[in-house]
This record gives sequence, structure tokens and C-alpha cells, in this order.
Amino acid sequence: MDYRFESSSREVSRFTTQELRDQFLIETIFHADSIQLTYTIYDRMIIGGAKPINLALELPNPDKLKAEYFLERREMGVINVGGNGSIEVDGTSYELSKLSALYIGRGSKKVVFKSESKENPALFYILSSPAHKEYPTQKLDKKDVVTVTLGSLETSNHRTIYKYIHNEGIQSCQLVMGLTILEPGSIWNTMPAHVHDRRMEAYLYFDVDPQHAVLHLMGPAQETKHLWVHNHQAIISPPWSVHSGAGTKNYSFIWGMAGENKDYTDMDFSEIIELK
Ligand SMILES: O=C[C@H](O)[C@@H](O)CC(=O)C(=O)O
Ligand SMILES: [Zn+2]
Repeated sequence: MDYRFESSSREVSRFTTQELRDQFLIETIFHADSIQLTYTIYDRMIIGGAKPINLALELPNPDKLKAEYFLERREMGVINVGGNGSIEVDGTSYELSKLSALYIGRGSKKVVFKSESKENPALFYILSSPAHKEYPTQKLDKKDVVTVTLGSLETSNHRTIYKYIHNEGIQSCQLVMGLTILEPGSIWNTMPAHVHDRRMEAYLYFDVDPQHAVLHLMGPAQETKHLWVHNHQAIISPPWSVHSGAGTKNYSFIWGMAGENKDYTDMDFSEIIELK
């Protein structure tokens, strides 16, 4: 498990491109027949992915957690961005097609990820945060998710937000998770940009055309920096940072948060004309 400590906004303002990428970009989320995990100190979120092809992959118990098992003190959200697969939690199997999600409650001991076919493997994106109590493990399919449509084609940001794990959806201790799909011709996410210093955030960009990329913005609204992000790469957004981006073509991304509250609408917006 990769482990990343904090960077202050003051030091980040002097970072080179490579330093910025080393701290805030996760280049490999999905690797054949393995589970990739990155622990960020921001709200102690773990960001990762499981890509089972020939093997069934069991969630490990990284030494860094000093726990009896991974979810002893944690909860987990998983969204499948690949082919059909299943997740077995303590003997109960949940089938997940593309964009189905599974919330796995604290105290679950054995979690196993499987794909239905080698040709089109499942790609399980994983977020996990510390949890103070157990909420029931629960599956949710895309068709049953609460949605909000935002933006317009005129401002190149027509998009639909699917909220999976949140106050009015699947209940959790502090994890909030969902995804956003941009319409063809729309390229901007999360504009006007916002911060919420109560919560960190992570983005996984997916369904990015292999010939295209997303220019992701981070940093304080008055001092933004960019990261070029490719398909199936993730970014870590510290509580003091905006998280917004523009693609060279439409794309989708999974957002997830943890921290002080679970209030999705708790955002401090910046005026577009004030961004620097
Ligand atoms: O705090 C919320 C998150 O930044 C995202 O949900 C924003 C987003 O998906 C969008 O505007 O496109
Ligand atoms: Zn946000």
C-alpha cells in the first residue's frame, strides 16, 4: 500500500509538475490480477482498485492499518467501472454490472473480488474511510440512484450527477460517493469550482477516450495548478483545494469524500471571474 502524507498549500505553490503528480495523482488504479491501494493522510481515505482476471482477489490486511482485518475500523464503497463481476462479503455474493455499487459495512471480515469473464474483466474502484459504527452492506444499481442534472451545453458543462452513498442514499459513517457523466460536447466538471475544507475529495476519471485526457485543476482558487489525467487515473484533493477539470472530450468520473460532515451541498463556491 502506497502511503502519502500531507503537503501544505504553501509548499504546493512551489511544486514542479513532477512533485505535484507524485503527491496528488495516482497513475495506476487497475493492475491485472492485483489490488492497488493508496492511503492518503487527508481524512485517512484509502483509494484503490481491484482488477481480477484469472484470480479471485481477496482484500488484504495491510500492515499499516495495524488491524485484525481491513474493515475492522473502516467502511468501504466500491463502484464497478468495467465488465460484470461479483464481490463476496463474508460468504454473501453481490453481482455488480458496470456502474453498480456496493457499500461494505465496518466489521466485514472477508471480501473477495471476481470477474465474470477474462475478456471483459470487472474494474472495482475502491474508497475506504475510518468508521465508528456498522451500517448494513448494501448494493445499488445505477438505475436506482438519485440523480441531479447540472450545467448546460452553452457553458460546456451539461452533466448528470449520480449520488450513491450520501445522506439520502446508502447510509455510511463518513464516506460519500457517487459519479458524474458528462454529455457529448460538454467538457467542464465542477465549474464554478468549490472547496469544502470540512472534507477531502478523490476523483477517478473513467470512460476517458484513450486518445483524450482531462486537464484537472487543483490548489486554492486564487492559485490553481493543473494535472493532466488519463483514463483510470485518480487524483487526491486536499481540503484546501478546488477539484475541477476540463476534458479534450466528454468523460465520466467517480467522486468520493470523507471528513467532518456528509452534506453534499456544503460547498464554498468561487466566482469564475475570480479564479487565478
Ligand atoms: O463535492 C462534490 C464534488 O466535487 C462533485 O460531486 C462535483 C461534481 O461531480 C460536478 O460538479 O460535476
Ligand atoms: Zn467537491
